[in-house]
Amino acid sequence: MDGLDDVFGDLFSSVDGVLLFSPSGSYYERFAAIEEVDVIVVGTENEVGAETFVELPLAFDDVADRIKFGIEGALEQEVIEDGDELACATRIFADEIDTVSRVRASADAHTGIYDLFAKSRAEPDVVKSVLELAVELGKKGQKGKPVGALFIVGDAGKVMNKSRPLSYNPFEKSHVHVGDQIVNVMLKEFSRLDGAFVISDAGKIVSAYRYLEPSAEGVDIPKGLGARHMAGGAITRDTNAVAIVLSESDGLVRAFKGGELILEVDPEAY
Ligand SMILES: Nc1ncnc2c1ncn2[C@@H]1O[C@H](COP(=O)(O)OP(=O)(O)OP(=O)(O)O)[C@@H](O)[C@H]1O
Ligand SMILES: [Mn+2]
Repeated sequence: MDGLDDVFGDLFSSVDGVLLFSPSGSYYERFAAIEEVDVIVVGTENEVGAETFVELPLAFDDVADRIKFGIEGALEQEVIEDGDELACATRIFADEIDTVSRVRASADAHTGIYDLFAKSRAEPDVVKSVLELAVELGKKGQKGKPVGALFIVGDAGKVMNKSRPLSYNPFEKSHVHVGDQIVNVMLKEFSRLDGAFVISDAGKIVSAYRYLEPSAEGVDIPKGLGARHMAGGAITRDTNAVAIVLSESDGLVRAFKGGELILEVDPEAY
């Protein structure tokens, strides 16, 4: 008859690697000393200074999402391979890792979230800042009311050529960047207004109030989404920009690249 060690031990026996999600320093040290297995640290920051680290763009409260995106990042960085059996250790209830999940890495499960950050024209930090801003805006709304917003990030020259102003551009002569505290306040204030924000590769706010006029041909946007999402999605096919869209009607934040929806997150989950 099996004991508990045997049954639970199956979770990590003969795995190809261990993914530690945001471990404490002492927890990581214990793993670093084990020779027979590859240890990969996954998190929003490499707090333990791990040799092999995969950065998560967001903290992902949902554990399944956290593991899925961690594995996708690890595949992307080629620190694991398609088909690898992995022990994924993460926190759910406690301040320390309390859960192990055995997962087989599958390249087919690719969502594109790492392309969004790592393979965009815009700098990864800029995409990350805008995504965080959209999530925050979705969580809080504007004075308690849900708001929608559309951010077009990267390849700004081309985006400007495929759009027109709806009103005067409050960012015309300014040199402000996403991530600046003051800008976040300004953007939230302006998000009540129509049109899109255009942001450069380096994060400069080029314009607000842009009406996008991309060709929507060949764009595959899920049914039920309206003009804001269609315009945002379509411009990413016509240009090398990514679009980050906060929906006023369902409250979700979506990201588009290459004319396709590649990420959908619920701000309430962060
Ligand atoms: N081509 C466009 N370029 C820029 N902004 C647009 C464009 N089309 C629509 N919008 C903006 O999106 C807002 C909402 O439009 P609409 O309801 O059709 O979009 P939606 O995709 O359903 O978004 P939501 O889920 O937020 O309602 C408009 O008021 C306008 O500010
Ligand atoms: Mn709508």
